[in-house]
Amino acid sequence: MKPLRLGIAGLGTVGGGLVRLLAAHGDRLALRTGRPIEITAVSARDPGKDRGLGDLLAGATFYADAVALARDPSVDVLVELIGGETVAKPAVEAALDLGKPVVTANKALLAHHGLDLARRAEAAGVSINFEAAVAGGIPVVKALREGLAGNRIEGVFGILNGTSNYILTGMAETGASFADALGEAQRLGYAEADPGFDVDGVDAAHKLTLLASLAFGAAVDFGAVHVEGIRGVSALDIAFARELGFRIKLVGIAKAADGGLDVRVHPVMVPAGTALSHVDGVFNGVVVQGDFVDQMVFEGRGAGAGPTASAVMADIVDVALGLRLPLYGVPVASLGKAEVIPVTARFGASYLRLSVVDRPGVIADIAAILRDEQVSIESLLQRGRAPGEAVPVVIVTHEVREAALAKALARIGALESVLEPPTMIRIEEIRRA
Ligand SMILES: NC(=O)C1=CN([C@@H]2O[C@H](COP(=O)(O)OP(=O)(O)OC[C@H]3O[C@@H](n4cnc5c(N)ncnc54)[C@H](O)[C@@H]3O)[C@@H](O)[C@H]2O)C=CC1
Ligand SMILES: N[C@@H](CC=O)C(=O)O
Ligand code: NA
Repeated sequence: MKPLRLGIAGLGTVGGGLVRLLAAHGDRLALRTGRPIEITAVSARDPGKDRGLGDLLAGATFYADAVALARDPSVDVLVELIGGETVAKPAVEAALDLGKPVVTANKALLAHHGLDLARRAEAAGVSINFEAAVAGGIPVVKALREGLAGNRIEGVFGILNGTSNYILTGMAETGASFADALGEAQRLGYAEADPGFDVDGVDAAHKLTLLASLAFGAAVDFGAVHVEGIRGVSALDIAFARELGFRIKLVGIAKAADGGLDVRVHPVMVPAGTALSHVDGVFNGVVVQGDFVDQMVFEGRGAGAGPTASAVMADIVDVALGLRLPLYGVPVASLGKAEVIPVTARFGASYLRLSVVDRPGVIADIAAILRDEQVSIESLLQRGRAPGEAVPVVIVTHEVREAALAKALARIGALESVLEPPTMIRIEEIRRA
C-alpha cells in the first residue's frame, strides 16, 4: 500500500516529539492505517541544530522555506508545527491550495483565520485537523466533532492552558513564585514562544474560540471573547480561596445565553470538589454539557512534547484512513450566527479583595456603596488588626449583574481608605444545566 508521506514544518518541542513517536510506534500505526507513515521532508530554522533525534530524519529532504516544503510533490500532508502566522499561514495555504490535507497544532492561526482556511480546505476537498491545538493530548476536538455529534451542546468549560495551570498550582501547592513557576513551564516545553499568550489568557481564548465554534456550529469571533489572564492572581487570593473552599483556575467558558453565546476566559473561583478544581499542574480539564449525553469530563496533559505529539498523530492517522471532516464539524455555509454577549451581562457571584486602611467606618462606606448599587453580600472576612495601616478585606457577593458590580467597584476603588484597585474573581459553579 502507498505510504502516507509527511512534510513536517517545525522541529521544536512538538515536532521533535512527533518524530520520536513515529519512530516508536510506526509499525503499530501502519497496521492500524493499512499503510506506512513516513517523514519525507522537514523544515526548520536551523538545519544544523542537534535536536537529539539521531538519524531519525536521515532520509528526509530539508527545506529552509516551509512553503517550498508544502509544495514538495513527495509530501502528501503538511504537518504544521511552527506556530504563529508569518510562516505557518502561507505554508498551510500552499498545502490546501494544492489539495493536500493539513495537520496543525496552531490554535493562534486557526482562532484568527480558521474560517478562511476552512473555506480553502472545503474548496480543495481536504481536511484541516487540529486535535493538538486544543487541550494538548486530550482528544476533545474529536469528542466534539465526532463522539458527541448526536448532541446539542449547551456548554463547554475548560482549563485550557497548561502553563498557567502549572503556575497557579505551583503558587498554591509549593508556594512557588509566579516567575519561577513560569520559568519551569518554559523549561519543560509547555509555554508558547511568547509566554504572555499563556499567562494573559490569550492562548486559552484561542482554544476556547475553536471549541465554542465546534460546539455551537458557529464561527465565534476571537476579538469578541472577553479575556483576562492570571497576572493579577496573588498568593493572598490563593490562600483566601482555599479558606473559603475554592481553588483558583484560569477557565474558559462557552455557553448558550440570552439569545447569544457567553464566551470568556478569566480566573475563576471553582468550588473545591467540583469537576475542574482538582485539575492541577500541566493538566487540562474540559467539561462538556450535551442535551442527550449529559455531562462529560475530560482530563489529561494539556502541553508538552509527548501528549501533543500523541494528538498530532491521531490526526495523521485520520488522514491516512481518509477521514475528511469540516474544520468546524459542519461546512462553512452551514455555520450559524454567534453573537458573543458582553461580560457585563454576566449574572453571578464574585470574590472581592480590598486593601483598606484599618480604621472605623471603612467597612460602612464600602457596604453603603454595595447597597447603592444593589450588590448583596454573602460573607465578609477581615483578617488581622493593624490600626491605621493596610489590611485585606474579602467579600463574597451573592449573584449580581456584572455591570452593577463594576460600577460599585469603581466607586469603592476611588475611596481614599481603599489603597489598591479592588481584586475581583468570578465564582462559577460548573454544574449540570
Ligand atoms: N509546546 C506545547 O506543549 C504545545 C504547542 N502547541 C503548538 O505547537 C506549535 C509548535 O509549538 P512548540 O513545538 O512548542 O514550539 P517550538 O518553539 O518548540 O518549535 C517551533 C519550531 O519551529 C521552528 N521554526 C520557526 N520558524 C520557522 C520557519 N520559518 N520555518 C521552519 N521552522 C521554523 C523553530 O525553530 C522551532 O524549532 C505552536 O503552534 C504551539 O502553539 C500546541 C499544543 C501544545
Ligand atoms: N502553551 C500551551 C501549550 C499547549 O497548547 C499551554 O501551556 O497550554
Ligand atoms: Na486535544
